[in-house]
Amino acid sequence: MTSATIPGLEPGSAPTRHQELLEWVAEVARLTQPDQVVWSDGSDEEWTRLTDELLAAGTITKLDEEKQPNSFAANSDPADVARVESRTFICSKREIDAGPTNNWVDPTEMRATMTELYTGSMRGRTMYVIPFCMGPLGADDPKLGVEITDSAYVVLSMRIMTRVGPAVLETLGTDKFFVKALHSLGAPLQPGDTDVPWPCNTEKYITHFPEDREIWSYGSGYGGNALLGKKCYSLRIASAMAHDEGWLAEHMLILKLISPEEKAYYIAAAFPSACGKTNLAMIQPTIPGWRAETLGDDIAWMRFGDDGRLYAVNPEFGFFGVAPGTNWSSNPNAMETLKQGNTMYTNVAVTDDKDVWWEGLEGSHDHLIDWQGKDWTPESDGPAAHPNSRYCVPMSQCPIMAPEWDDPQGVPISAILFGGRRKTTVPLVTEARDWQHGVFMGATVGSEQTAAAEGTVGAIRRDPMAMLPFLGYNVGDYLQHWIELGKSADESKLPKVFYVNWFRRGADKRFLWPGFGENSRVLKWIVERIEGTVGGVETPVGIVATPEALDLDGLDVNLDDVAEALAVNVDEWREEIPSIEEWFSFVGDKLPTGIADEFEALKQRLA
Ligand SMILES: Nc1nc2c(ncn2[C@@H]2O[C@H](COP(=O)(O)OP(=O)(O)OP(=O)(O)O)[C@@H](O)[C@H]2O)c(=O)[nH]1
Ligand SMILES: O=C([O-])CC(=O)C(=O)O
Ligand SMILES: [Mn+2]
Repeated sequence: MTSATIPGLEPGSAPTRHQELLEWVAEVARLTQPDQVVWSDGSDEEWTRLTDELLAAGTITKLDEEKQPNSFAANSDPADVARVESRTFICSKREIDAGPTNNWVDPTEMRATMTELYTGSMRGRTMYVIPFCMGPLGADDPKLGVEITDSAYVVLSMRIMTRVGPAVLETLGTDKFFVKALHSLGAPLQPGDTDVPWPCNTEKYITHFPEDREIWSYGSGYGGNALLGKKCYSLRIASAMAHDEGWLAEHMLILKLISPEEKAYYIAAAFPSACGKTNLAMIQPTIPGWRAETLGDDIAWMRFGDDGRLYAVNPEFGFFGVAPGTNWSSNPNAMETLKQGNTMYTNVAVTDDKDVWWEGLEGSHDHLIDWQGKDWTPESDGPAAHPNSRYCVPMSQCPIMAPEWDDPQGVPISAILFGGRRKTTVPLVTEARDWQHGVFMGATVGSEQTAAAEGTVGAIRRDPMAMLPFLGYNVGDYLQHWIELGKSADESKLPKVFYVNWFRRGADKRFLWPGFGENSRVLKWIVERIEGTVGGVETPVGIVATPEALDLDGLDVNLDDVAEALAVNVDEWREEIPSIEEWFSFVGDKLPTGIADEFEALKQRLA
């Protein structure tokens, strides 16, 4: 088929006159050779058409209309269940600009390799063109993108996760800049082939060209690998933009905490994947009089406002949340959000009456269809839902969205939290002495690996600012960028920085801190530190809360456990030193001197 004969490519048939966009679409169609080109408009008609197609293909199951209105459950290929960090590349022109934490291939070489893979890769399929915007369309400088994909599941998910529809094309006009985001499942169909429910390729590439602000993804249909507005654009490409332009693109939730005096505090928090951002973003405080609202659960873009304060915007439009562990007691607001429907679940279990279930959800079932489409009973080996099973749901359905969540101005951040999953060593909450010390804390976050990416679950790795898998450039330059932003700011207006750990365990392996809604007690201490109304104890690692300073009223917990959760054990911290040393030598020459100074000071305090 020549490009002239690909339906949807006829001159004048596209809904835009943006020349560069039209040329790129034609070029990709010539390369990938789809059966047709379809421009996505994000309409309800499109949703129905594509969900009907995926139902017929066996990719998704329609859930019960009463229990899960307008909602579907997809099962992925068993080998396409998470982000693939080993197949993720930052193809900057110079290797040094990708840095030691990223896979790098020369961009010319990578383009050649992938061009070959893309040749004919959409045969037998429809090529969809999805114009989208990260963050409010009404922003001064709206962050536009266009994803080309041969996956209908991606089209449906992008409609939930990003702002799509005719207004995006209108904003693009005839010549506005946009990020080119190309995605192919890498599963062409020859005439007569029967399709599989979840097409993908065993060979995968999640590639970024930061200087060109371009994304090329191949071989995976899953989440962060395929919904290119999310990690690829809003973190990897945006972090490179932010470095050049003086702002921050971070793996952070945005939370609004309201005190009994009706004073609002905006808090941003960075935890690695599957370490509690969504849960904290939707927290239901357990302390009387305190309320929380949410603005985002995964990504924050932050820049200084005219008043010198740091303002955060959430670029996303939906939640792509971890299902296991989500339930009416751990996260009632997520459950309420899902109850409204319009949800695409992936790799959860389905009940006989077409409801969803996952490990940790209320209720038990004698029989389920598991995440691989197989019969499951409580006697079966393995979980019914994949540990990284997810729900994809519109943010607007969350009952506690802050009214200002869609405001292009963003919200002024009072505190930044860093955290990870640590069984030992790291106290429940520690305040940094100042910005640079806070950057040091962020730079040394360690966390046990989770199921959100391939690798050994449980192994501790350093994950600076929870951005290890999401940096679009050299980690040393990134840390320097954090230091410099602090230096350029009025210190009194900078957010205070805290290091939290909800995951510390006792000798008997039990969590020492109840977590979830009870984390509001920690947030209260943080707010009181901001106001200067509560004490803390100076330790070698920072200012740590004491059991007396935490509001533990009405909390049914053993005080010894709380003390243990807050303890700074100097021996444990001394054991951290070689591991931080190793991490910093891995970061290499670009490690900022400010960070090295903080490390020296810590070692002396521990000596
Ligand atoms: N023990 C304990 N577990 C928690 C807490 N908060 C969250 N979790 C668990 O951590 C897991 C992941 O939490 P999420 O909030 O979905 O993680 P996330 O950081 O949003 O993850 P990504 O979407 O992958 O970026 C779930 O299984 C939760 O039940 C807590 O305070 N204590
Ligand atoms: O990107 C994904 O697939 C999900 C996510 O939020 C993460 O892994 O941090
Ligand atoms: Mn995430």
